[in-house]
Amino acid sequence: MARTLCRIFKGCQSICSLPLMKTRLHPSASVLLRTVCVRRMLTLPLPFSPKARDFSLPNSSWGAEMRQLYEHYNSQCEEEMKGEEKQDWAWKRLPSYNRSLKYATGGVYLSKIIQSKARLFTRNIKEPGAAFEYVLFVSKDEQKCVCIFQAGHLLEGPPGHVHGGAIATMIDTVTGTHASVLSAPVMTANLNINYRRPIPLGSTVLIESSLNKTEGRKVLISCKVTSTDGSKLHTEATALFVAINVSHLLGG
Ligand SMILES: CCCCCCCCCC(=O)SCCNC(=O)CCNC(=O)[C@H](O)C(C)(C)COP(=O)(O)OP(=O)(O)OC[C@H]1O[C@@H](n2cnc3c(N)ncnc32)[C@H](O)[C@@H]1OP(=O)(O)O
Repeated sequence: MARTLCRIFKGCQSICSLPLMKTRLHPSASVLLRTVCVRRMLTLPLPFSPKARDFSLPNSSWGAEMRQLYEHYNSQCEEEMKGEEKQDWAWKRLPSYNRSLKYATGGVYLSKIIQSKARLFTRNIKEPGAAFEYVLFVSKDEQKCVCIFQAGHLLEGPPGHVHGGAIATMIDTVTGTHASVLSAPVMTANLNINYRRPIPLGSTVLIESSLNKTEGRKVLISCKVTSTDGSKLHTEATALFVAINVSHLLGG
């Protein structure tokens, strides 16, 4: 990662240094060269998106169940007036950016280059609804986190059903996000999963994460995946996260 960052940085430096080149070009040729380079840069895909996009807002691929549940939790996110007293929200929606690190606890202090290189792969699929459609809400006291997840056709494992690795990805993402809300940036140290019932492709399920305990740098979380009415248990898991210093990711 450090090498990649270095390469990007050097690339940016060489582009930025164009105006300073001690070439023997005529000034107008130099301006032309810079214009061509800038135009080419604009047409080439940038190494990262210039603007963060929140992927946890409704889009056209969301089915009725996903929308209803979203409305249900989202309506509890706003402050309510009960009598004369102002009630705090019960849930908070967590925005989900493809640039994830900036929004993690402490991430705002990282350099912009590191922030913009950090991408959660579940948010890198361009076609809406094709893979991981989800939104996360965290409870006011942060003991619980709930995720509404709609599994798209690219996640097929057993015919017509969601791949176990994709389910594990979602469990890791939900419990990991929950742990980092509770703590600092974390990494998964241990993840135990019991698959109880297959999840039909295209269906919407609830992924609920609960804090078991924190012990120093360790955060222990349990998780279950159920049908939206809670009647079917699809998957159960426990996870251990360990809070890390960001230098751990840079080989420090
Ligand atoms: C907004 C952002 C949202 C992000 C959501 C997405 C989440 C996705 C998360 C991931 O997928 S992370 C990628 C998969 N995980 C890894 O690659 C982690 C690889 N492992 C490591 O880097 C290190 O082993 C680890 C950071 C987990 C721990 O190393 P440390 O050197 O920091 O800690 P140490 O080994 O001293 O252990 C600290 C404590 O944890 C305990 N521990 C560590 N690994 C354990 C383990 N596997 N099982 C049980 N206990 C474990 C260890 O015994 C000790 O307990 P005590 O404090 O009680 O002595």
